[in-house]
Amino acid sequence: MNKNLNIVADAHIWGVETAFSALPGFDVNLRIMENRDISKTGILKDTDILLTRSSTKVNASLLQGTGVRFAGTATIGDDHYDKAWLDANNITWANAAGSSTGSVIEYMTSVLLELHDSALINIADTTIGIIGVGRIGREMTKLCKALGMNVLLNDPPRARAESPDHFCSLDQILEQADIITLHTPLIRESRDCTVHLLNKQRLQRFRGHCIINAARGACIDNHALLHWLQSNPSHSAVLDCWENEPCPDQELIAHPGMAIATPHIAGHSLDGKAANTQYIYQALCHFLHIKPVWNMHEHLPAASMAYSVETNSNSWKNLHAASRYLYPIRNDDVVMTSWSNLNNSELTAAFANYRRHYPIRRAWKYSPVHFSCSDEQTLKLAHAIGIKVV
Ligand SMILES: NC(=O)c1ccc[n+]([C@@H]2O[C@H](COP(=O)([O-])OP(=O)(O)OC[C@H]3O[C@@H](n4cnc5c(N)ncnc54)[C@H](O)[C@@H]3O)[C@@H](O)[C@H]2O)c1
Ligand SMILES: O=C(O)[C@H](O)[C@H](O)COP(=O)(O)O
Repeated sequence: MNKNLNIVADAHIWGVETAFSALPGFDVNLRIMENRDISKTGILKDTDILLTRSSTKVNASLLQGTGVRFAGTATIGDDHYDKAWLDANNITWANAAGSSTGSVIEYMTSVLLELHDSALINIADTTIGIIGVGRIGREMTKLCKALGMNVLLNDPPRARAESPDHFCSLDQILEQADIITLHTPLIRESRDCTVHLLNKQRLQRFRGHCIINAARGACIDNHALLHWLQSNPSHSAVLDCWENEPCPDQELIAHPGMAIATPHIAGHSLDGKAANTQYIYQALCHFLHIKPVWNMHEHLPAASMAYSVETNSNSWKNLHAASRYLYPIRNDDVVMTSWSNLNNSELTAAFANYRRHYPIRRAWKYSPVHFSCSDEQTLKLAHAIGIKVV
């Protein structure tokens, strides 16, 4: 006989209904809700399973006195989960670590090619400091090396657990890197705290000229970042993650040094969001001791026809043209920059709304590219950075 299972799930989990409405061996009562409603008093009283994205803070005040036995977030970052409290209260929790790494790397590839095209960096002459060398940071390292960049790595937890030989101190990065990119989790306490990892003092010591943050907004003191941009016209920043999302500092959005501004969508390729769901689905099946049957690939569109790039003798221009087709990052930047005159409530709504109705962006492996001439350097680099060349 089937057991009853009450699930509450955030409406913005991709494919939520197809994934969670039927689970072998259970009579599922799936309630799909806006995240603001999940936090209302009494909603989770008889709930067994809670599935969220990042907007729901999962902690004692949400779960105390409820029946929730499993809480899962269909996101990589899990700083909105009070994991110590969940562990202490025997509530199993899961995140979707690793699911949208590819989407973030495609975002970062577009960023680098866009910065190069606007002459803000010269990729092959650039030293990049990667702070946080986990799943995403490792893939970033491969990408940057493939592009011919000089790479410096900073990851104190890894340096302690492995060997310090492959890692630099944060001070070395501040002194030696031209650009810095952050890929750490948001850690609020412990010696590895990343809240305001880049603060006023560290920004003042940074000798390079560009800072990228697609990790979590609060890893950089955004007020100090604005001052840093104001202090020198050659300083620039690329932000996907902002302090006080979904209502970031308008002056920061509008500052001319803001080279690319996007509303926390680095992980939001269609395939990234589908993989978020797949990972959390697998974790739930593991918790329930059932065999997974839902497969995201049965619900994703087919790969597109090949896109033709008219090539010339400049490999970087060719790659940039391909990346602009694969992910036109400037579209996101133009939209976000247009919000700089909105009042706070309009900005909050615009930020949330754009993410909810984000245009479809496929993983690059499903969007083949044909280059009109067979320039060896273009093809070699294209392969190396994950473009599916046909
Ligand atoms: N913008 C987006 O859409 C998006 C999408 C996915 C993930 N993210 C963010 O990216 C973060 C990283 O993801 P991941 O999968 O690579 O995580 P991960 O856990 O695999 O890697 C994080 C790395 O950071 C290191 N680290 C911890 N504290 C540090 C410190 N103080 N200084 C330097 N390094 C430190 C860890 O040792 C680890 O190697 C996530 O936690 C999430 O917040 C953002
Ligand atoms: O950590 C992640 O997976 C991403 O930052 C993710 O995009 C955040 O989740 P969301 O705000 O889309 O729910």
